Amino acid sequence: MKRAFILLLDSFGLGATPDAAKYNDSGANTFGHIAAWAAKAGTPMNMPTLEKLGLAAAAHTACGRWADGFSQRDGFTAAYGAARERSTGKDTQSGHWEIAGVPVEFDWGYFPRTVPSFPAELTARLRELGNVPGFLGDCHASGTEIINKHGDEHVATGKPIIYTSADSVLQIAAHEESFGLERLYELCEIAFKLVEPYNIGRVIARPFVGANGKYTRTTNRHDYAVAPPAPTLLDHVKNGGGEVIALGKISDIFAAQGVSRVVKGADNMALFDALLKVADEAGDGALTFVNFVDFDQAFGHRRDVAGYSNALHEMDARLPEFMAKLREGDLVVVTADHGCDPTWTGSDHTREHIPMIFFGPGVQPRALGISDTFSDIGQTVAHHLGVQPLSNGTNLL
Ligand SMILES: O=P(O)(O)O[C@H]1O[C@H](CO)[C@@H](O)[C@H]1O
Ligand SMILES: [Mn+2]
Ligand SMILES: [Mn+2]
Repeated sequence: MKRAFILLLDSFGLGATPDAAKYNDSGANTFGHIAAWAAKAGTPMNMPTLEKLGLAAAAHTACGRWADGFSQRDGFTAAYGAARERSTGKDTQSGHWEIAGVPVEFDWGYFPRTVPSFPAELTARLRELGNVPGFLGDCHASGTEIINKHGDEHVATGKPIIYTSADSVLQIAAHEESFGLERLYELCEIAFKLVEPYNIGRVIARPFVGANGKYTRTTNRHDYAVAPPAPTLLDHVKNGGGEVIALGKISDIFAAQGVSRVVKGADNMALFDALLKVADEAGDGALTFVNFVDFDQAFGHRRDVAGYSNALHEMDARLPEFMAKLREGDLVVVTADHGCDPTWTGSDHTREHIPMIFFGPGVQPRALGISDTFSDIGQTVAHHLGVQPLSNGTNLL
């Protein structure tokens, strides 16, 4: 019996890649800077499970220095290493698709850092087709800040808040009650069609609630994403007869292509509970792919170092529950899709190495070094499950 699990810690980078300067990210280090912050605060990080697997050693491989508070130098229980991205984007879709064997060789479209950021003809058309009185925002912004800045005016006028980031994305925020959730989704569907000529990867609905200058986002986020340009690991597994179980936002990221079953969870720990259940149920040939989004959405973009550190500790503390459920023939990889250094300027992702930590009953612990594409992960999983090889990547085990 063969099964595979990809546990993706969204944005958990291990240090800047050689091409990071192009992204103004030289020196960024999500893990390293969180560990340094914790040590300086007098509460060094302590993640015994991930450390034992080889996380700190993988980070050392990636950035050439040991993260503060981590002392294990040998005796690891996983095959560990790091990987650099071939795709030009440091966004979630590029990272996930490349892991699944499809690096993004074309350039995504991006909206400029001007105000307004969106082309006038695009917003005019969206206003008309969406039947709204206009828009607020129309700039690069942090999603949690912009709803508090414009929330009152949005509720008063019914004008949705539109914004973007360094990702190829158009986001629309609107009040769940005063504007209406279904109406927001409909507006996003219209926008998704309209952004096609601009080569935009995603339109994201960002519903929120609250009143009088105090607004918070709800869990009803919905992504409208373009499909991967070629078959991915998910398609290979599904076509080979294995079940592809997508937890969290995985199905959205792949536009549901190659997905057999979708399991949602409100936050990292709810997703972890779902993962434990799936680990009991998944059958021979199954691929379980989970995205733990809080690292990125709730802490990385928010530049919340303490929150990111807590989330990592929570994950580390619960990993043994998952490991206890592994069977002969199971392969697990812990990885990420890009960085989002919470000590960095701005609120965007950072161009970094990602971890590749392979473990399971049949995995020989060893150092894997640095891969020059995330696709080595997908190819290794494809090889393990015995499905058709991917067009990119090398089997590492
Ligand atoms: O600031 P928020 O709305 O969380 O936006 C973040 O979430 C989007 C999708 O991951 C990215 O474009 C990023 O900027
Ligand atoms: Mn991501
Ligand atoms: Mn993000």
